[in-house]
Amino acid sequence: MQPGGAGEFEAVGRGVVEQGADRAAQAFGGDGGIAVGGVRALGVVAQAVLGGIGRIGGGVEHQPVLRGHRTRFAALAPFAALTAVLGRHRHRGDGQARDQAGSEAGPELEAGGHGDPEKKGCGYYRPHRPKCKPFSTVTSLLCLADVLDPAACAAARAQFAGLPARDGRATAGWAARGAKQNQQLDPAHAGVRELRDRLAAEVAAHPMLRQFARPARLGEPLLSRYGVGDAYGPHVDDALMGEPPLRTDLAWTLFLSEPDSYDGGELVIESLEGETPVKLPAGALVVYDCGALHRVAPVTRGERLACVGWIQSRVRDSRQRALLFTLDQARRALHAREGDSAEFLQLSQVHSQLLRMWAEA
Ligand SMILES: O=C(O)CCC(=O)C(=O)O
Ligand SMILES: [Fe+2]
Repeated sequence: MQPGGAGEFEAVGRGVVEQGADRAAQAFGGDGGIAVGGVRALGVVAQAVLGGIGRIGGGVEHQPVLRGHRTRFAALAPFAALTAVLGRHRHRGDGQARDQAGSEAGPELEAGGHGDPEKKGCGYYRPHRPKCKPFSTVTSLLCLADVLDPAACAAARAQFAGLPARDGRATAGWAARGAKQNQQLDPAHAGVRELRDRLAAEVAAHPMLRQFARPARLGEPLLSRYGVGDAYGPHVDDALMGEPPLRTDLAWTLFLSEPDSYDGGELVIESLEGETPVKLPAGALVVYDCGALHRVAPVTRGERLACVGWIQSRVRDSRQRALLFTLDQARRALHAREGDSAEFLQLSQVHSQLLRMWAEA
């Protein structure tokens, strides 16, 4: 992300936004609004337009490749207005409150999610796609705000510092090797395996990740460190990893470093719509289609610690997965509003039949 770049998110859900986003805001250090890598991300009240309260912070922006320049999307006034009314957003880093969307670097966030409000991890957010219908949730990229809480992140970082690392090229496929420059913790060390498995268990248990990714198997994640000058150039991940081979349908990155502690280091994901640089608060995770070309931008200050992993999904096709997710979100929203209505039962029937058609057991 470059200073002044703008990203925007749209609201996609209701139901448990309050829960998910409140947790998210806690994870982000309070009131949600933060400055991330030079891009200011407002705390947002997704329920503003949907009838509830929620807010979430993060740093993702969207940059269409085809146009060859960064596109700044028009801000959504209702979000800004509500944010201002509630006086909730603030920006870590510069301490400057922004109460007006549409100002020079005022990206909007979306928050959403449905599920059991008693459970952790029901909120998510993703970049706004200007050409999509409002509130469409058909997406191949999802950000989860509250995978690790701040104390667990701090503990992971402290543990990280004392563990042995080695050249990251050792775990890259032959083609990606030339593009990769980072350090990875050595899984031969028991402490590394313990940390890795603990983080993997948190990711695997996250309810929204399960709804979105429908994991059949998770691979062993890598713990990576990018110091100044480190980067991972454009690459595709191996389609099959390990033995027995894991089919890498989805990839995820769990951010462990706070975004204001380093410059650069965005995970930049390409899709048909363009490039999406992702730099999230510590404890937040992005999960994306593994078929996407992606890279990690050079770190120019500080240190970026992350845990990255891969998922074999029960639903191999990302479009089918995205449709199932959208349908599932819609029926949960309907159920939250109306209970067991006839329409809820119809949607549930379609959802379960599609799952039967598309899922591998
Ligand atoms: O660190 C990241 O966010 C992603 C790294 C990556 O693309 C990889 O390890 O294959
Ligand atoms: Fe990768």
